[in-house]
Formats: sequence, structure tokens, C-alpha cells
Amino acid sequence: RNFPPGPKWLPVLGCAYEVKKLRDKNGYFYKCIKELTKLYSSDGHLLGLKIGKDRIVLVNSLEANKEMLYNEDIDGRPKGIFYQTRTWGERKGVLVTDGELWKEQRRFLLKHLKDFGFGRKGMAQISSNEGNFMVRDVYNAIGDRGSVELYMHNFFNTYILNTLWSMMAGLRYEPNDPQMIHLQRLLYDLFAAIDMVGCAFSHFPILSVVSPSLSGYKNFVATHERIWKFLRDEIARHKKRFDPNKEDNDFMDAYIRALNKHGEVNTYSEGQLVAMCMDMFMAGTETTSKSMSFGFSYLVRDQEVQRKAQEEIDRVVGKERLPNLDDRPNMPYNEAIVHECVRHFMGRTLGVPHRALADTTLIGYKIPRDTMVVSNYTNILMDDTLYPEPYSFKPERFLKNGKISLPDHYFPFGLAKHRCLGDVLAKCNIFIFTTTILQKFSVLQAPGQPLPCLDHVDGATPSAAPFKALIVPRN
Ligand code: HEM
Repeated sequence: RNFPPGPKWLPVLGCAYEVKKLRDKNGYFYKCIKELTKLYSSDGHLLGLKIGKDRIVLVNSLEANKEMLYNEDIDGRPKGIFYQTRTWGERKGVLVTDGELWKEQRRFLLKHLKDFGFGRKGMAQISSNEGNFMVRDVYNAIGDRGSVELYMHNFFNTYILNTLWSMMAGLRYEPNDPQMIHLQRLLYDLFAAIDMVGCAFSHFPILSVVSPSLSGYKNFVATHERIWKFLRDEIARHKKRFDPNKEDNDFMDAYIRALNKHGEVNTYSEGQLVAMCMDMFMAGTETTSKSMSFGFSYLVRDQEVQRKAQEEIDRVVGKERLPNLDDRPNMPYNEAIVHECVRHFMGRTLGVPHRALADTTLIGYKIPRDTMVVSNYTNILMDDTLYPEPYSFKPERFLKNGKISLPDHYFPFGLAKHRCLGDVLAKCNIFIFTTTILQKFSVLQAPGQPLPCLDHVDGATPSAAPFKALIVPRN
């Protein structure tokens, strides 16, 4: 009683059939949520669903989202086959865990990542170095031809991964590294096949046994097995060359030192290290590169935005040196582009699911313990009363009197205890990579190709539809 309004629940299925029907009709999960909210919720704040075994509440309004994110009774993360299969049946990592393990490990992760530059000058330097490699690679691709056509929806992936991986594992990869191309392809397909609230086998776990291929379970496990192997191999290499008398080179070293010193005590274990690396690999790269995929699809479509960004870059940085993070305070237009990229990405998806740790209430509705509670960012970041013409790319919406001004309703990285821990890196990378590319090149519609399409690829993390752009040196 007093559960948030939504479609009727049938035995076993819940309202899975109605959700599937509307999803197929609309093409996108967010459109399906919008239609269901309109049909069933008179105040629009919340939508209550039951899909198979999962009781799910989608949090639509700004008011309800703020209340939810600050409610400590909703600070859990979901349990179940989907979340635990990621980490070989156990609850590990920092992305979808809660309680003492999450608290202790999140603290350790942040403390030690800082030793390797995270959130500090070193991080900006790492990002600038990757910007340098990126420019080198584009010039190489152009050769003596004067211009080159490149796929832009995934162009930044490896450079973004490198900024994080150099702090996590002391490594960087070349964009044509076959293992990296393969891993990124696996991740892209995986994220397109699932939603933030799960997938067929998580709502109906029996499907993982009776129909492992069709339900996506087999693919889910196979992708994770490859990622585990990639990470375990790297951890093994780190362990082999670990020297207790030498300074740690990266986060893996710091964790191995802690394990060597104290053993697998409390929440510390080698499995936890693998899980944390996987979480960072997934949460840290897909999100930023897909934000940039949206940004560049709009920059190709709207040359006036590109022109204004380049005018500011030329005025503040000039042409001799590459942009760096110290330039950001003097480049509000380009900083506003960063926020607009992130808005377009998060505005097409849901937050990382929370779970009610106890019976509680939200906007006066009852939320029973173990309900999955998920922020509907589309509703906030694409609300035309908060962001007029929400599907246009308008950096100006984050500027006031020529300075950055972020409204209270802009929180694409979440709020409170589970707030994203990588926002500083994400914003640093988007700023450095966008300004570095636009300083050196113009990014134009490729001849014979349509303008980048605004329909995106749906999934747990949405992506701009694949598109090519023509890259022309500005000098
Ligand atoms: C544009 C880029 C990004 C966006 C939009 C984004 C957004 C978010 C959001 C909305 C959450 C969930 C907050 C909640 O549950 O209430 C989150 C959590 C998280 N993000 Fe990000 N993120 C981005 C980049 C990154 C990066 C670069 C990293 C790693 C360096 C990262 C690591 C994490 C982790 C570990 C969590 C879980 C935090 C926790 O539960 O304690 N994210 N992010």
C-alpha cells in the first residue's frame, strides 16, 4: 500500500510485459518511463515498477531526487545475480557495493589515487600528455593529405582510459593496441545490451539457467571473464616485480603493499583489488568518452559553437602551446562546453541504482526495504523548464555575465555519499581533449556523410550514434 504508482503487477512477471511493450514501441527506455509516468502517476514524482523479482522505483522530479539522494536509508546498492556475477558471485568493488566494505575501500582508493596525481596537478599533466599523443596521432593520420575522416564517437576512448590507467596501473596504451580495441568493443556491446536497472536474466534469474544465451547471461559472463583476466594478469605482473623498498608507482602497487603488510584482513583482498580496477575501468572510461561522443556530434552539427570555442582558445592560449588545466578559469565558454557534454550524456540515462536499506518514505510514498531506487536523470537534465530547448547544444546556458554559473539543479555526478568519485578527472579530460583538438583542427561534416544523427544508442550508458567527421588542420 502507498507504493509509488505504476502499472498493475501480474504474478511472476510483475509489469514486465507492459514495460517491454512500451519500450519496443518507443525505442528508448527513457521514453517508456516517460509514457508510463504520464499514464499512472498524477504528480509525476515517482514511478513504481515490478519487473520479475525486482521492485524498482524511478525517481523523476528534481524535488524527489534531492530527497532520495540525501536519504541515508536509500544509500544501499542493489544485490542479486546481475551485480554479483560482475564479481564472481561476491559483493566486491566500489561501484555497486555499500556498508563497511564500500566505505573502507572507497576511502583507500581515493587516498591512494591522490598519491599518483588524482585530483591534483599530476592528473592535469597526465591529461595534457595524452592530449599531446592525440594531436600526434591525428597529424599522423592526416599525413600529407591535408585532412582525414575519422570516427569520432569512439575517438577519445583510449586516451581517456590512459589517464586513469596510468594512475591505477602505471600504463598507457596506443589507440591501435589490439587488446584494448577488443576490450573496448566488448564493453561497448555490453553497455548497449543492458539497462541501469538490469536486464532479462537479472529480473528473471531462472533464465540464466534455462536460456543463458538468449537472456544475455552467457555474454555477460564471457565479457567479464575477459576483463577479469586482463586485470588479474596485470596484477600478477605488478606482484612479480613488487619491491617493498622501492616507492609505489601506481595504485596497484599501493594495494599490493597493503596486502603484503596486513594480509587479506577486513575488507581487503586481491579479489577486491580486481573488482575495484574493473569498476574504475567501466565507470571511468565509458562515461567520459560517451559524453565526448555527444559533444562532438553537436560540434559537427553546430559550427557556430565550434567557432566560438576556437575564438576563445586562440585568444587565451594562442597557437604556440597546447591548452592546459590552468587555462580553464580564463576559458568559461570551453568550460561550459564540458558541462553541456556531460548534460547531454547523463540526460539520456539513469543514475547508478540505489537500494533501500530499510523501510522508508520518499515524497510521502512508501519505499519498502530492498526496493531498487533509481534517479531518472533524463527528467532533470532534459526538462525544458530547467533547460530550454534541452536537446540543443547551448554552452551559454551555463554562463552568466561571461562567467560559469551552475544552477542547483545541475548535478549529473549525483549528490551526497555516493556522489561520483571521478568527476574531477572526467571534467579535466573533457576540457583538455576538446580544447586541444579544437585548437589544432576543425571538425567538420564528412563529405558524402549525413550530419551526426541525434538518435543515440540506448543502454546502461548511452552513446552518440557512430559518425565520421572530417578533420582539417587549422593552420
Ligand atoms: C562524464 C563522466 C561521468 C559521469 C556523468 C558520472 C556520473 C556518475 C553518477 C551519476 C554516479 C552515481 C551517483 C549515485 O549513485 O548517486 C557515479 C558514481 C561513480 N562514478 Fe562516476 N561519472 C563519470 C565519470 C567517472 C570517472 C572518470 C570515474 C573514475 C575515475 C567514475 C567513478 C565512479 C564511481 C567509482 C562511482 C560509484 C561511487 C560510489 O558509489 O561511491 N565516474 N558517477
